[in-house]
Amino acid sequence: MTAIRVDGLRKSHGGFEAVRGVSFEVAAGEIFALLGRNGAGKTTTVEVLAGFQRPDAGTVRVLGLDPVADRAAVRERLGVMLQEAGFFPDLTVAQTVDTWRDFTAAARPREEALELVGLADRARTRVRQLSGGEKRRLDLALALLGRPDVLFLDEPTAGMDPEARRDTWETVRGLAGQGTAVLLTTHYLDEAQRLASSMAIMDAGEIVASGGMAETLAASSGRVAFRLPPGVHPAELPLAVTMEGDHAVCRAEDPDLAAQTLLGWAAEHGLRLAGLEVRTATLEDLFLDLPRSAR
Ligand SMILES: Nc1ncnc2c1ncn2[C@@H]1O[C@H](COP(=O)(O)OP(=O)(O)OP(=O)(O)O)[C@@H](O)[C@H]1O
Repeated sequence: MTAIRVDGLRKSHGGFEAVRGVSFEVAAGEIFALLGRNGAGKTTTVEVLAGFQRPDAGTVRVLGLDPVADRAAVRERLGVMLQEAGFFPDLTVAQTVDTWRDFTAAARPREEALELVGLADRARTRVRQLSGGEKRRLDLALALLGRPDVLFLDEPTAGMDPEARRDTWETVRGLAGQGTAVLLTTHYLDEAQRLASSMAIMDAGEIVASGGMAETLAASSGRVAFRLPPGVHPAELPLAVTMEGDHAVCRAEDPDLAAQTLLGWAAEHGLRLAGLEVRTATLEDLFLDLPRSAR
């Protein structure tokens, strides 16, 4: 079932067109990463989907509904975690959740919501005393209160330590496993790669790459890196490389095969490829393969 559908979306701020004809779909239970450098138009897209802004052109549907015209119906089934949360600093964590519960239909119990984000032991702490990462977790707890069918997460793990990030990923995976459609924007490419099953990369308001995460990465060049043996010129190698410091880097669709070729050549010449690293493509490689303007 399609949970989110964006078709030819355009949105300007004043005279500036931030989103220029964007289309994508997210199915129920899918985690979809919307990626791109600062100012690419991700937040604008999410804000239109959340009904905060009206599209200038194109269609957006959340659970088959128009986020502006059917605002109340969409809101009941939507959880939103934006980049900046508007908390009251003097309320405790528990009071903050309780206040939101009052406005949320069929809200989760407070303990359950705090447990889900690992904040159960912070219930009596005042919001202003929370760390940046803990505030993000509180924000996630509020987004999850209404057991949403669709969840928008804008930079959900910004400021979190590695353990909190992993816990948050687990929480998000668990929700997707129960059928929640998740639209994630993040600058952490490792996060997108681990969490999302599909993605789109935006640049200057347009989608410049998109597809299933595994398929897209499998179709992208992997990488073989090693320290260039002393006295060897890169042009002597059997495959083209670029130099990154003292490391020669070879980009190849089949990095295992490239490594075999390079190792065979090294053996023939009685050389060792020190620090050899072979890996399939990561999202970061995919970004680096995009035109420089799109990074
Ligand atoms: N209310 C606004 N008024 C004017 N310009 C805006 C407004 N909101 C966003 N913009 C501009 O639109 C462009 C897209 O912004 P947007 O916040 O959607 O990008 P983003 O991809 O989410 O970036 P980031 O990764 O920094 O969050 C930017 O150039 C931004 O300056």
